[in-house]
Amino acid sequence: MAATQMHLMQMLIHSAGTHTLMSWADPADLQLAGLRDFAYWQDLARTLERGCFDAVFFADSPATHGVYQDSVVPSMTYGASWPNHDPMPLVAIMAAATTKLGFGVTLSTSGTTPYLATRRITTLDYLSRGRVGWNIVTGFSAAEHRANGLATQLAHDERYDWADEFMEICYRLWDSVPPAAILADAAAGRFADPAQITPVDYEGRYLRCKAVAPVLPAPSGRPVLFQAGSSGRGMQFALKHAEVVFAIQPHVAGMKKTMAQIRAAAREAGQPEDVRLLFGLQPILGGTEEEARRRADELLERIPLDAILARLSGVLGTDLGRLDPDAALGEMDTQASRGLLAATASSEDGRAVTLRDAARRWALSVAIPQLIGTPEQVANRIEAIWRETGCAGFNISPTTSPDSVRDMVDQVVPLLQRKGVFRREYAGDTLRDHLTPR
Ligand SMILES: Cc1cc2nc3c(=O)[nH]c(=O)nc-3n(C[C@H](O)[C@H](O)[C@H](O)COP(=O)(O)O)c2cc1C
Repeated sequence: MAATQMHLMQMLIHSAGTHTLMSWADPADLQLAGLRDFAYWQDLARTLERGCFDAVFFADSPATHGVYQDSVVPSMTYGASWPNHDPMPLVAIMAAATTKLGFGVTLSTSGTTPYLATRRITTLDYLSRGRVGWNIVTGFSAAEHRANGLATQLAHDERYDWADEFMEICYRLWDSVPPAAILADAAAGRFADPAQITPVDYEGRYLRCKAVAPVLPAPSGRPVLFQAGSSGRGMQFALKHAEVVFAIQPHVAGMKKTMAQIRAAAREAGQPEDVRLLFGLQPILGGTEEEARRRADELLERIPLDAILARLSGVLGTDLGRLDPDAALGEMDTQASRGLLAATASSEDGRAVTLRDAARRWALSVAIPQLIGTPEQVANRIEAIWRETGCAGFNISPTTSPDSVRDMVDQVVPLLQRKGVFRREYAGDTLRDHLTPR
């Protein structure tokens, strides 16, 4: 049965900019100054809660891309995927200013251990009373491995085998302390009942863990799990672990194809076909369509090709400066992000996508499609895409911040609410209540 309302999440990055390269250089943007200001992030959180967003989603690349020109210099020169501040503390800061807004935070299974991951994420989930989710990524970036002193980066599919073991340990840790084991019995002087606690003793092909859970069970038992791998192996992993799947497709035909693929994969795995999937969208608003287009052009003109190639080369794991700008991307393979390569190289009409086309797609929005127009045009388009694709909703990518976030909340959300396709108030308190209502 088709859902009656869509879900909306807001993509943010704990960096100088948003997904829009050089956003920090725009006079409207306040995020660079906000990097040392709790109030900036707390205001953003309150704005999104006012707009009844399901959650903020913090994307994260923990290390600086150095694939383009075999150097981190272009990334650092333009602030492209650098600096890489930790999103975890922001979740605590933003949760403290809100009571309903959820948070999805990215943490790579390559840069930490399952024990430390569950400790950090569940602590936030506990503190926020069940408002935290985890976007599980496997670490496509060689820079992340080098930064953590890891000798080798596993090949693409093997990273998912590693992550399967990682998740198995996390599940055991989450399940090891049932709520009833916490007695907090002051009269008897007993905090917990060890008889109800199951210590974890796991020894796998890649990972080991011998421990009891380091944290008390959060209200929702375990955090909401998100995943965004869209290669064949990535989708398999997503279906096994994720409650909500993220995807990026640069056009509606690609979104429909992704929905068909993930439903077929779910069928094959003997799971229900109604997978909750959110696609990225980037609204660019104006009082008139012309004004919105001028704004998009203004943002794009500021972005040097070197900044785009620094980020895109990192994500595709290949120095794109060595390619002919008019070469078709379709022939490439990668050990980095296969899903994002396939999305970037796909066109609506079957025409070959060149590196030059891809650079344009990536400059403002990491290949997320733009909706450029008046609030009415954008709201109509969001509804149409939602209905046409059958997706669960959207991950909204800002351009400059906080103005584009505020404009979405104040100008587009009310129109979606009037159409009856987006909530006017939260029905529950936890992230799971918002995203997967029973
Ligand atoms: C919407 C979206 C957001 C993503 N965010 C991150 C991120 O924050 N950090 C990261 O390392 N990878 C991120 N990725 C990459 C994927 O999670 C995945 O690791 C990558 O696409 C490789 O998997 P695949 O080849 O199976 O697609 C994101 C992908 C998508 C579609």
